[in-house]
Amino acid sequence: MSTESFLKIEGLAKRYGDSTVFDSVNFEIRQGEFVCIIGHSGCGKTTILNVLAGLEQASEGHVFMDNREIAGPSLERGVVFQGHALMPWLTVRANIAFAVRSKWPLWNRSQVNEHVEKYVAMVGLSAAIDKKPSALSGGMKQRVGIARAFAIQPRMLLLDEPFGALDALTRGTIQDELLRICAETHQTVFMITHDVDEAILLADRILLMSNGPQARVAEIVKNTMPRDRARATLHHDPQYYRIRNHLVDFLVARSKELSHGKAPVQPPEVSPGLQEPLPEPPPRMPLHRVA
Ligand SMILES: Nc1ncnc2c1ncn2[C@@H]1O[C@H](COP(=O)(O)OP(=O)(O)OP(=O)(O)O)[C@@H](O)[C@H]1O
Repeated sequence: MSTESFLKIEGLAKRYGDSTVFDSVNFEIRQGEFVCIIGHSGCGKTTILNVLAGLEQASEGHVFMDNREIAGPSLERGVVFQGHALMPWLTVRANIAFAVRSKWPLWNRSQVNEHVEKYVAMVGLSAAIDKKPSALSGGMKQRVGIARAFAIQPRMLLLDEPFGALDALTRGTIQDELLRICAETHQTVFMITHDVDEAILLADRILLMSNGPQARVAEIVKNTMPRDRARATLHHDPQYYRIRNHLVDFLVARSKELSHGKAPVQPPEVSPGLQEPLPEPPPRMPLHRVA
C-alpha cells in the first residue's frame, strides 16, 4: 500500500435549507487502502459516498482523486449498492458485458466475453453466467454486482453496505471473497457498513462519524492487526477486542456527545489495538493489626 494520499476529501458539507447534515468532513485514502466508514443512521455516510462517486453535489468542500477534482461520475470509480441494481431483463453475462463495453468500447465480442468470464469466475458464479437475476439468490445477485464493479477495473471501489441484506452465512462467504480479491488486485476501497466486526475484518482504517446535525468524521481508527487476518481466527487476537470495544464505545456514547459540530475538524488517528491492557490490580494484602 502506498503512503501517498490518493483520494483527498476537504471541508465537505451537506446542508438542506437551515439544517446541516454534516460539515468539515476531512479525510484521505491511500492507494490500495481499504477504508470503512461507520456511524449512526442519518449522519450522511451515503451522501458522502455519492459525492465520491460524483453522483451528488456537496454544499461545500472538495474531493480530489490523484490531485484532480471529482466533477461527476466516471468509470474510474465503481459503485456497489445494497440493492445490487442489476438489469433484470439481462443475463449475468450481459449485465457485466454492458459495463465492460462502456469502459472499452473498441473491444470485440470475444475480448468482452473473456473478460466477463474471468470476473464471474472470480466470484464463483460461472455456473450461473447465463441466468437472469430473477433466477439468483440475494447473495448471488450481490456477487454479480461485485463482479461488475471489479470488471471495469475502477481505480476506486465504493461499496454502500453491500452485504446489509444478506444472511450471516452468505455474508461471511462474500466477505472472505472480497478480502481475497482485494489482496490480489490491491484495490482501493471505501465502504459503508453498520457492522463493527465486518469493519475490523476488512478495513485498514475505520472512519468514525459523529451523529448529526453537523456530523463529522470524528476519529480514524487504525486497524493494527496483521492484514492476512481471517474471519475464523480474528477473535483469537487480543487486539480484536480492544479495537471492537473502542468502536462500540464510540457508537454507544461518544458519537452522540460529538454531534452539533463538537467533533474536531481534523480527526485524530488512534490505534486502540496497540493500547497496553490496564495493569493487574495489586494482590490484596491481609490486614494486620498494627498495635
Ligand atoms: N432532500 C432532503 N431534504 C432534507 N434532508 C435530506 C434530504 N435527503 C437526505 N436528507 C437527510 O440527509 C441525512 C443523510 O442521509 P444519508 O442517507 O446520507 O445518511 P446515512 O448515514 O447514509 O444513513 P443510513 O445509515 O440510514 O443509510 C439524513 O438525515 C436525511 O434525512
